[in-house]
Amino acid sequence: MTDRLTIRRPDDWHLHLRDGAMLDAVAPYSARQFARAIIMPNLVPPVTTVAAASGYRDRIRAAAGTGFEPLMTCYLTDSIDPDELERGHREGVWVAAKLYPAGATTNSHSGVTDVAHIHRALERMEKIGMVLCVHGEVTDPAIDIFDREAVFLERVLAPVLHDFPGLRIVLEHITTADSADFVREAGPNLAATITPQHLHLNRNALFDGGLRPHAYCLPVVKREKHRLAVRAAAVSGSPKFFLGTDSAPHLKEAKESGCGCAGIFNAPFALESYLTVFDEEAALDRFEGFASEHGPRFYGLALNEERVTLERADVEVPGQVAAAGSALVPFHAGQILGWRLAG
Ligand SMILES: NC(=O)N[C@@H](CC(=O)O)C(=O)O
Ligand SMILES: [Zn+2]
Ligand SMILES: [Zn+2]
Repeated sequence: MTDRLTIRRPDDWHLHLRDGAMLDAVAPYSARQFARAIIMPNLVPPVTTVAAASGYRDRIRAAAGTGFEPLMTCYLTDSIDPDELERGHREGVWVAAKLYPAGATTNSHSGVTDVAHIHRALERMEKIGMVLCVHGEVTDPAIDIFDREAVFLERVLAPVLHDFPGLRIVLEHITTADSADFVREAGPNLAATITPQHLHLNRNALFDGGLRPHAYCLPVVKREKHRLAVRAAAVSGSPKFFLGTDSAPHLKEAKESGCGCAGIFNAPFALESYLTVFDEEAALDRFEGFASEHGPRFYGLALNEERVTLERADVEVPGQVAAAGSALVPFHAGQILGWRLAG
């Protein structure tokens, strides 16, 4: 039995850090584990200009300390200016741009109402080699919430792949067998990130003895067969699948509410959580690829040279942690995980 694993320091290819006091509270958790992270731009107001992204990057660097590099993204809107996108990319501020279908998730009301509105932006991104990150759910209220990701593949993603064959796209936080298959069968310019919660939870977790707001995120967790398919993709060794926590902090009172916010705060023990899954799947030898190699290769960035060691040990996840004058409930609160990041 392997009890220690030393790998290149991982990166998080999908992370929400928020701003202000929340940023100060949560950034150190990610910096403890990851060298870099793709920072989601769904602030209020969203990060749509180079100036806003550059200022936000400074605040993240201050909150996270040295040794952590935030990789910024532009929030795409119907009126996004392709020249602004290109300038931010050329100046090294933006690594990618993020497509939120308007109304699909937290702070997505300024998102894209129809992909036709951003065709010029996508054309430019394809030309300059800027990655497109996608929240892959349709917003059509006639579509059942559990089907919104699968319908997005056919209605939106397939046409975008067809129209922009050179555009590199990351389908974020995949939750279904449909997405795992779609990504696997597409060309090398399509990849996907996978969160810890979609590896651990199926939709029963939402109703386990009562309504469970801390298991609620978007895309919502799915049936067991989908969880198993997403797990298989994660541990498959395919370079198309990589780590993206989607850690999305919302204060305890905003989660435990009559209309609870979508998002799971998994940053404190993300690596330990993922590694538990790879261990259960007898795929410890595939962990480094998923956590530290596939992401940078897809984005065209250097691999991290620093190493971290994880060791088999019981780690108790606290019921909550202090943040921004209140508290956050971490993923796995109150549970014991079998791995620890030793340093
Ligand atoms: N995943 C979530 O449930 N929430 C994210 C937004 C997102 O990634 O869709 C958030 O910003 O809170
Ligand atoms: Zn999302
Ligand atoms: Zn997210």
